[in-house]
Amino acid sequence: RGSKFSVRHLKMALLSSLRTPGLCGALSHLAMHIPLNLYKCVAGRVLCQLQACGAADVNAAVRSASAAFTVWSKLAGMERARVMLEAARLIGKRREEIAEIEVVNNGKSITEARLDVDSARLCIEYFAGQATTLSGQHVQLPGGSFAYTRREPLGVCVGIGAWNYPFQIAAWKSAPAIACGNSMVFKPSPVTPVTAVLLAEIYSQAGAPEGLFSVVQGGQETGSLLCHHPSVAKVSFTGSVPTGKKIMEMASRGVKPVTLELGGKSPLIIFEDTDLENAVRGALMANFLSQGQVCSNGTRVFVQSSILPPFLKEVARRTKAIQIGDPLLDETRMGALVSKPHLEKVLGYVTQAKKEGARVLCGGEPFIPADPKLKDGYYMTPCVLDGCTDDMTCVREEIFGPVMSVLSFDTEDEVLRRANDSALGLAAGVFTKDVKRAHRVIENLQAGSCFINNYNITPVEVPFGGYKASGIGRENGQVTIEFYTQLKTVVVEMGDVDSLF
Ligand SMILES: NC(=O)C1=CN([C@@H]2O[C@H](COP(=O)(O)OP(=O)(O)OC[C@H]3O[C@@H](n4cnc5c(N)ncnc54)[C@H](O)[C@@H]3O)[C@@H](O)[C@H]2O)C=CC1
Ligand SMILES: C[N+](C)(C)CCCC(=O)O
Repeated sequence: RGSKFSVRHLKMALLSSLRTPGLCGALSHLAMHIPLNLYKCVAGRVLCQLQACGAADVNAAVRSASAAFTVWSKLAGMERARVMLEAARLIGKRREEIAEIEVVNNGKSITEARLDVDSARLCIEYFAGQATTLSGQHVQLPGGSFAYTRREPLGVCVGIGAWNYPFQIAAWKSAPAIACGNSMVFKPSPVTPVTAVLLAEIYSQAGAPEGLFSVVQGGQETGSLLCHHPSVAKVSFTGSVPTGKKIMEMASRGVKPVTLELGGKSPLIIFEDTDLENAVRGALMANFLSQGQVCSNGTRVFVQSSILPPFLKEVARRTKAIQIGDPLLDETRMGALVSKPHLEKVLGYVTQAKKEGARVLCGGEPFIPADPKLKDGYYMTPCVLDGCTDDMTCVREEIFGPVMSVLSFDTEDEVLRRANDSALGLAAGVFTKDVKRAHRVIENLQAGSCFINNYNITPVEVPFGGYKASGIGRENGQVTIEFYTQLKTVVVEMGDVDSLF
């Protein structure tokens, strides 16, 4: 009673995973005997076990993707766009179903899951448009000769996803890949194996050739088989920095390009001239989406000392009001963290912060929802840490949970130096009413994805990605075409060969 979470949702997720046969092309025979695993972060139980794909499965998937590539890469952009727009339409039609399964998959609130599904749809629509505009260049040379360039796809691309945005990541990787004429084998995180399979089903129903987008399940062994596979042309990865380094190393052996979307410890700078209400809202958006499990989160919140007391008061008031619990209820704003070990890791960071002298303004405790069905889920109260200093562990390391560290500063020069004092550089934000200061500060911040007077807004029309150790390449926006294509230059002689020999 009072809860929408039920066995029906668990069954639904399972059913969808068992629908796998027939939608992964060459993998359908494997899927018959792969019972998918669902760790239940929502309710704290395991539904069934996942069997990882081994070398034979990975080879079958890559073979199938190669076959799809030979057909797909020869289509006109308009023809590829038609399939992609149909896939986008199907996603829109199944929005609620996909969102509910994502909730069971990941633990985030239904409200956020719906937005993730929308972002996936928009991304596929956007790159369908890009597919129709791909073109080369024509260059006139002396004597009537000329040259032209062809923008060609790479081949079979591999996508390896993290667990924080399972469906959205699968779309952000596959949409530009297939728009450019590539095929993709995608491996979701073993913690969230389900919704990528729904995307495969949707592409297939939209008319994509068999094997164009297939899903293999498994963890690091399966991932490394994909990275080393000689028929794979590119690897696009989202996840942690240490794993990103390994991916790059593996890809380097085959001289394969990589796109890496890695971690962050991003700064959010709030100046005294800001609209305080907006700054507080921005700070919450920067820290508590997806239970704080977001790579771009602005977890180092620098507040100008003159407005620190009212900022802290308001941020604590709003944080305490965040509704935690059954993620399938519309009013819930914070669901479960992704797994028990991860919850323990995040709570461990709070304990460590207290030891190092930070003050817990609110939260940072395990949370047990009122609904008895959810009592073993992995919930915690969102936490604000005050009195943080630059050398504390909570300020140096990516916590990847609902923990905001507040630091105070006095001058612009000082805060810029401190904000940039990180090996990471994914995102950054500034809140101020001073237009000149806003642009000056952003120009001097070492980060790839920046925000002025908002945070964590990622329209698919603009590139997203990091500086420094936060990654290589970009996702979304026009520039991503360059990361999924290669240029062929063709020189055409219209006269005689002027041979030196
Ligand atoms: N910045 C971000 O976007 C993310 C950061 N993280 C951080 O990383 C921590 C660890 O989480 P994980 O899920 O283990 O992240 P991870 O980075 O190890 O895993 C991401 C993906 O890479 C795959 N993978 C792992 N090792 C691989 C290998 N050697 N070769 C090929 N593929 C491999 C995984 O199966 C998963 O699909 C989290 O606690 C969190 O702090 C996790 C996910 C996303
Ligand atoms: C959509 N947004 C900004 C909340 C997150 C996107 C990046 C990620 O996959 O963590």
